[in-house]
Amino acid sequence: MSTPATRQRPNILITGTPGTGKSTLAEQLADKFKFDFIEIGKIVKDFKIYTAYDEEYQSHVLDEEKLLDHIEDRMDSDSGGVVVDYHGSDFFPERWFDFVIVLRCANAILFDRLKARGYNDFKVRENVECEIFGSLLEEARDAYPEERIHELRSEGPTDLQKNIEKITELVRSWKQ
Ligand SMILES: Nc1ncnc2c1ncn2[C@@H]1O[C@H](COP(=O)(O)OP(=O)(O)O)[C@@H](O)[C@H]1O
Repeated sequence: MSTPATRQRPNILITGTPGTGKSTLAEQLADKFKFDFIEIGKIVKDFKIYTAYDEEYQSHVLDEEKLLDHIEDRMDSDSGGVVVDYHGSDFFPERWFDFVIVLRCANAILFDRLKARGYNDFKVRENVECEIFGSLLEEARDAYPEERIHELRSEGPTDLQKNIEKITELVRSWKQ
């Protein structure tokens, strides 16, 4: 079983409302640090790790237990060095993550990104409301110690660069 005390490299969770830029950031971080990138949404689809399809949300309902079983060996490895991207955080074991990055985005920008993705009106509204209420930040705060959580703005290219720099600094100074 791996914990922050036993890990050789940090594990990073990138969370936030769909459309805030998680996979964009996670992919670049994994590339820069030569970490493994675990894109939960893709794994769920590729390995059919869901219980049903929700017509209204136009998305699959995640089978959380099955997903945890699927990634457990990698996440519990003391080599660490994993970037995980998911719009949820509280069902993962707390010990798995050294940094929990919560991306935030202005409503109008998020609205445009989700529309461009072809989401229906219901799904756009649900997600924009989720962002307005700060639901993913609250979820992270309920599940992880405050010092592991970093709330970062993700609205434009400058933010992306700043966020990469900020996380690079966190990774560099980890355990020092
Ligand atoms: N910092 C950013 N500045 C501008 N556009 C961004 C930024 N981050 C993400 N995007 C764009 O927003 C959209 C959603 O990003 P994505 O990474 O797929 O979000 P998520 O993984 O959170 O659903 C994509 O079109 C992406 O190119």
